[in-house]
Amino acid sequence: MSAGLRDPQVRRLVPRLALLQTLSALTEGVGLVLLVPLLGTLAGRDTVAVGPIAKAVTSLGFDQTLPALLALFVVLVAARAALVLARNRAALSLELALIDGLRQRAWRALLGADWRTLQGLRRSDQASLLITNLDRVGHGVNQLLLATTSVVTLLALALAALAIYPLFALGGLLAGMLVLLAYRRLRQQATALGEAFGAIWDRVHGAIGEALGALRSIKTLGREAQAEAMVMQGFAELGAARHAWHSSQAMGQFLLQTGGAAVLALLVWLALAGWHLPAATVLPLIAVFARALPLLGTLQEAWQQWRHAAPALAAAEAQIAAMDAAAEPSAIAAERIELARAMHLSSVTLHYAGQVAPALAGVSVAIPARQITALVGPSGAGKSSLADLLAGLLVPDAGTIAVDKAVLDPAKLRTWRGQVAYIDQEPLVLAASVGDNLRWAAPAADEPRLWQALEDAAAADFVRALPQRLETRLGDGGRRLSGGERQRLMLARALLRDPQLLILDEATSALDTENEMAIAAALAQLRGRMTIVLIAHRGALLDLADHVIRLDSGQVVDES
Ligand SMILES: Nc1ncnc2c1ncn2[C@@H]1O[C@H](COP(=O)(O)OP(=O)(O)OP(=O)(O)O)[C@@H](O)[C@H]1O
Repeated sequence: MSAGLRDPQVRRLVPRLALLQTLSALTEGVGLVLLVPLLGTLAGRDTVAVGPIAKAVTSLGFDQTLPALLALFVVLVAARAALVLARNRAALSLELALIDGLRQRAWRALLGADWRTLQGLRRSDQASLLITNLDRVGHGVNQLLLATTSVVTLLALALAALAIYPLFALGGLLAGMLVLLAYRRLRQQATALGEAFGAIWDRVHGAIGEALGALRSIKTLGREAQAEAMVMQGFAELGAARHAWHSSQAMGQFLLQTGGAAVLALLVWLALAGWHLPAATVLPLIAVFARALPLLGTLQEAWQQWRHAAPALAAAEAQIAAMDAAAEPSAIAAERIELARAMHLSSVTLHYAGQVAPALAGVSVAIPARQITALVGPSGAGKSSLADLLAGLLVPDAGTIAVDKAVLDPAKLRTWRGQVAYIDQEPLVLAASVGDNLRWAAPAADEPRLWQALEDAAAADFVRALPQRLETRLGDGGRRLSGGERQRLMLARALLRDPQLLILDEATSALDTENEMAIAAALAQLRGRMTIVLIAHRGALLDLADHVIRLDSGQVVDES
């Protein structure tokens, strides 16, 4: 959050908010002090006990007549209302600027992290961070800003009470401080509840993400009731945590109201029976106290709320720091890396954290340029890991990968990735038009280029048959298209990048023979234009390969 304070917008908003808070608090204090001569005038008696206030009012050019005092009172209330409105707007802008800054930092850190780290992440944890956690922080920040307002207003009220009758004011201040101290346990409880709340939200996001990702399996396995129970269990825990939290807040308010009433009764009794103050002095003091009490309640509640939200901020900062620590080095001058002869892997070892055996162990192999190479082998053999290394997504733990003679060190990865296109089983299809989906890879591409890519990917025919051709919107996840059409569209998008290396990781494994044949025919046309690496188990795609590398248990067991 401290990083957010360096944001220019935040820096502009903080002093403005501080000024508005101070002014609105002062108008409140002055308004209450004004009650003294007002009540004195109403009672039709001289306000001897509050001579200085009466003098101050008169010196401002106001008669102590009832209409003049009432008019002044209304003007002050109106001024205060206008200031409060401006202050609320400034507070909201500041909250949004801080939270947007944090959200942007979190998102950037996530996108900038290396692939190995991103692979190990639970998507739901990130969704939880970017949505729920940061919303909770926003709520906490809002409460904190409100609390600073309450502090300033309480100070103004304290000054007003001191001006009216110091002893009464000191008694009230002492009681207020004791109340805030007495609430320490509730605030500690708020932190613990906030931590529990975060953990439950993570579980709820996890359960929902899992269920949404597996709707087909849930339906076909007939596990609707279990899926419902899984998600509802999370919401039940959330409900219980909310209940505990609101009870704790309500208890705080109950204690404050009760304690406040007792202190007020004591002070009024002292004022009337002990210090023999006139009603015209005691009534404004009661008004000050009555105004201060809910503010003290707001302050206590805001403090509690902030303690409840603080674990969400700590979790967000920890996640951002972890992502920052895993940041990829920024690309060196983006010089094109030429793949004219071959990619060479020399004694490459890749070991995922938490796994006993390495995914790849001492792999040395060459991928000839402008040919089609197939990676085959049983499940878990290391094919996708090898493809990720070729794509510049991963760096090996040992050994080297070279494009012709250029060794791919971490600083070259981004540049190399810019020359690679990768299609897997579940590529990203945007809920946008066909044209927008294609332009995502090449924003500057004109229409003839889009159609050429569609032709090369055997996708032009079905796009022509769509009601609005390139302008046809695809709906969420490309639902409007069949699996085969989607993959051909993805191939067209990949080709728009004019890649030196095209990787297809089981891109056709979910397709029927006809669709697979269409993609195979398109790839056959691309032979010689770019280097193609396929992971395929069978069928038309495998038949295309000029060169087959067989992997097993992380090692190359055959090449042909
Ligand atoms: N992100 C990861 N974290 C930990 N282990 C991983 C990760 N990705 C892969 N592995 C492990 O590395 C090994 C090789 O996996 P890889 O996905 O490369 O194999 P594959 O040949 O592509 O398998 P499949 O054909 O089933 O996709 C496996 O034992 C797998 O469990």
